Amino acid sequence: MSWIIRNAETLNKNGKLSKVDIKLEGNKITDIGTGLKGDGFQEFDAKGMFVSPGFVDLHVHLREPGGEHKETIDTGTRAAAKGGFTTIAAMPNTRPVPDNVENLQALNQKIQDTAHIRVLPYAAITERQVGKVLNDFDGLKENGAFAFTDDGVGVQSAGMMYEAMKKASRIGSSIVAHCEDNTLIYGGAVHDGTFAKENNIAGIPSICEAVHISRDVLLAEAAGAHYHVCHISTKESVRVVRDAKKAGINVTAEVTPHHLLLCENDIPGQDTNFKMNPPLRSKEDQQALLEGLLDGTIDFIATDHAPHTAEEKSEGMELAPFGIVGLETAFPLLYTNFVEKGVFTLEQLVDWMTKKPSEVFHLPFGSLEVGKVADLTLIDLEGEKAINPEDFLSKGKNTPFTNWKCKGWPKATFFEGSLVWNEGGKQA
Ligand SMILES: NC(=O)N[C@@H](CC(=O)O)C(=O)O
Ligand SMILES: [Zn+2]
Ligand SMILES: [Zn+2]
Repeated sequence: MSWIIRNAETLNKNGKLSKVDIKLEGNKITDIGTGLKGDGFQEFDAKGMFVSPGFVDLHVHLREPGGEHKETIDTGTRAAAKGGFTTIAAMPNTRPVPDNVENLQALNQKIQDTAHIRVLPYAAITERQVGKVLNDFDGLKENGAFAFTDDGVGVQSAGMMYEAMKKASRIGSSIVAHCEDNTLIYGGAVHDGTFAKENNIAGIPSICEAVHISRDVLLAEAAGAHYHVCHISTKESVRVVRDAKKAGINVTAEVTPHHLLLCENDIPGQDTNFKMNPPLRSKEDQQALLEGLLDGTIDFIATDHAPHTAEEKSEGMELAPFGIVGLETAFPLLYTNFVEKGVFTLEQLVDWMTKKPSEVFHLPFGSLEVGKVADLTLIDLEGEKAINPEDFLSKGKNTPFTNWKCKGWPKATFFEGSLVWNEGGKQA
């Protein structure tokens, strides 16, 4: 079906909003302008809605195969579309792990059959993600592996990481790293700081992450590889990435909305919806992450959407699994708490959720231009609504942001020219 989207508000070159019509034909944007003729087109009235390129989230746990009680490709991509996302990259800590061609092909088939938006599958770096045997990067890349990561766990051996980086570099792929040295976790469930002390819970120190990143930027330099840091969380990590970039090393980093919005002081008690890996760190760390994002040390935002069931999350702070959901709240939270307060601009936020991740991974998405794929999201920047996990399409209701009042709710999402999410949008 061909669409004409009428009177959407778009960001123009000087960062101001102005009205445009956008034509979508097949899977492409074919015209952008004012007063476009739309004979034979289905009309979508976007009056009062801001139009953004479809959001890109390169860190999502869809749980399928093996964790379908937490999320499926179907439910996770519906949640993503509702959150305004049109491209997501799926983490490989599933059962089985996409660590060989057969498993990856099976995953590709599931994605093709059940996903509502674009899903780029990560392949694992090592067999079963246990860090012992390097996977067949060539075969996996040929079968569509987006990049390589053992997310969920750090690659413990420097030698293994070096081999992985050399291999990735040779085939023009990237290493995406969960940075955690297992000898520095100390059985921690939260950050090794004031909350841990006050509640007598074992803490994960900041060095656990920063040590791994320090090691890896040197390995990346030696291997000539592109190395990307997942969910950066400490001020030391930001410093290491900043220095590595200055030294010309090909390192990039992502930060999550929750690490930008929360710190250990915000944990209201034994609420496991505030338990994630890496943990909410100190106020200083939170500030350093924002500074790192603003000065370009941190390249983009990713949610680390990590659904778990209420039952799993009810096991108490020490035993409950790490992780919180993020797809359906990322934009409204960041818009309301940073853009509306003047900390950064709408343009910056949109770039960190569209253009920047696309650029880092050479993806042809994340911009609204004639000839590009018609991935876009229409957002109500005015209407205010409180976050209610019961509204989520994700199976995971594990959010620390319940009852937070937000503006900036995505109302409709077009993926490859098709309307994949529409909340009361007016279709004339
Ligand atoms: N972030 C989390 O707290 N949990 C993730 C794993 C991960 O991202 O490391 C998960 O798979 O649940
Ligand atoms: Zn991780
Ligand atoms: Zn993750």
